[in-house]
Amino acid sequence: MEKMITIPRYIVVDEDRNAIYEILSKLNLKNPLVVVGKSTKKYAPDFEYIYYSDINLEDSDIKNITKGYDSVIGVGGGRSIDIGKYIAYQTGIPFISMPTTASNDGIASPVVSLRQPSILVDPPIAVVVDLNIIRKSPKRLLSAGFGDMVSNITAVLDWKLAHREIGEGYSESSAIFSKTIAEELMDYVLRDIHLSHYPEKLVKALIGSGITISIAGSTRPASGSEHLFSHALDYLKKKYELDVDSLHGEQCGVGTIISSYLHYKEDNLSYEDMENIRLSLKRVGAPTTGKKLGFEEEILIEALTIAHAIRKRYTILRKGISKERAEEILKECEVI
Ligand SMILES: NC(=O)C1=CN([C@@H]2O[C@H](COP(=O)(O)OP(=O)(O)OC[C@H]3O[C@@H](n4cnc5c(N)ncnc54)[C@H](OP(=O)(O)O)[C@@H]3O)[C@@H](O)[C@H]2O)C=CC1
Ligand SMILES: O=C(CO)COP(=O)(O)O
Ligand SMILES: [Zn+2]
Repeated sequence: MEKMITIPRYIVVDEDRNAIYEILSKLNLKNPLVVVGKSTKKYAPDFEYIYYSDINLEDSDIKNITKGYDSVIGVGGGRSIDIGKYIAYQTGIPFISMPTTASNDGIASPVVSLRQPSILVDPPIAVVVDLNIIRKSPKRLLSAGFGDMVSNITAVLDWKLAHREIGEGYSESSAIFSKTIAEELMDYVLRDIHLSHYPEKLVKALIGSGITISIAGSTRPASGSEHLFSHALDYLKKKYELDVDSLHGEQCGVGTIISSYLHYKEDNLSYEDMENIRLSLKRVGAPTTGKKLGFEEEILIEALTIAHAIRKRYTILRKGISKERAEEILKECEVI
């Protein structure tokens, strides 16, 4: 079927540590394998588990890992969920997402983003969020999650631009959904000085972002030029073996400052909206400069010059930016 949209069947965002057991019984799943990291093992439900660091993704018989299990539960940040989602997909069994923080929109998405380009798989059959765990998770992770959420604003602008300039397919419903949840969260961050409901609003927005990807059948509503910049940084981290531990959402946040400046210069975004993006990132404590992200200027300049070529995706970067122009842009939007 061409346009079948698959989204999670159950989504629980609550303060109930036992929700996972109820969901498993509703789905008649009895023997899950839990994929977890070393810091998040303490949050795992009481089933057999494997550390994602012990999984060799290149392993041709990855199916052996899940032999005898009827499902996979990913417990943790983006990597646990990505790897759990991936091995469940490889073996054709259901995946349940149990995020322990809200650091990116892989929580409910049909995407595995372990390398570029990311691949579309099945979304989790269920998403089970214990808000008590999210609220206690490291602030830095919750700031990164905002970066991956606000990135939807420039992602949708890039998608519209691609539709206008090269006739790329465009889903109005998922674009409006994506833009609206990102702007709603940004407005909340700018409005509520105490950010008392931030973790809950963030995790719900990130779940929504994953659903917009399912509706579009692509990461277009959540990934544009700002993600290309983040993926370029990931590429350069590997190429130069840089010792920088920046998170995906943090990189996307700085990427969004750059992309929103480029869209402002082409009248696709107001000056006020561009400044609200920077201000809201600052309010949640996310990095807003390359230095705070941990990169030297020349790496940031190189990332912006190669970003357009990271994958086949038309954005406001178009066919690429020269080194000189990249340096000018990064200075003009105060990233360097
Ligand atoms: N599928 C998709 O759509 C997307 C997927 N991704 C994936 O996400 C990854 C990045 O995810 P991200 O979360 O930023 O980074 P990580 O998954 O590397 O998580 C960062 C660290 O936070 C720890 N952590 C998570 N929750 C808690 C908690 N409650 N308390 C204490 N520590 C905690 C993790 O622990 P531990 O060591 O136990 O894991 C890990 O050490 C990317 O590498 C990519 O694989 C990114 C974007 C989109
Ligand atoms: O990070 C993502 C969405 O937030 C996945 O997007 P990509 O398609 O750019 O990997
Ligand atoms: Zn992302």
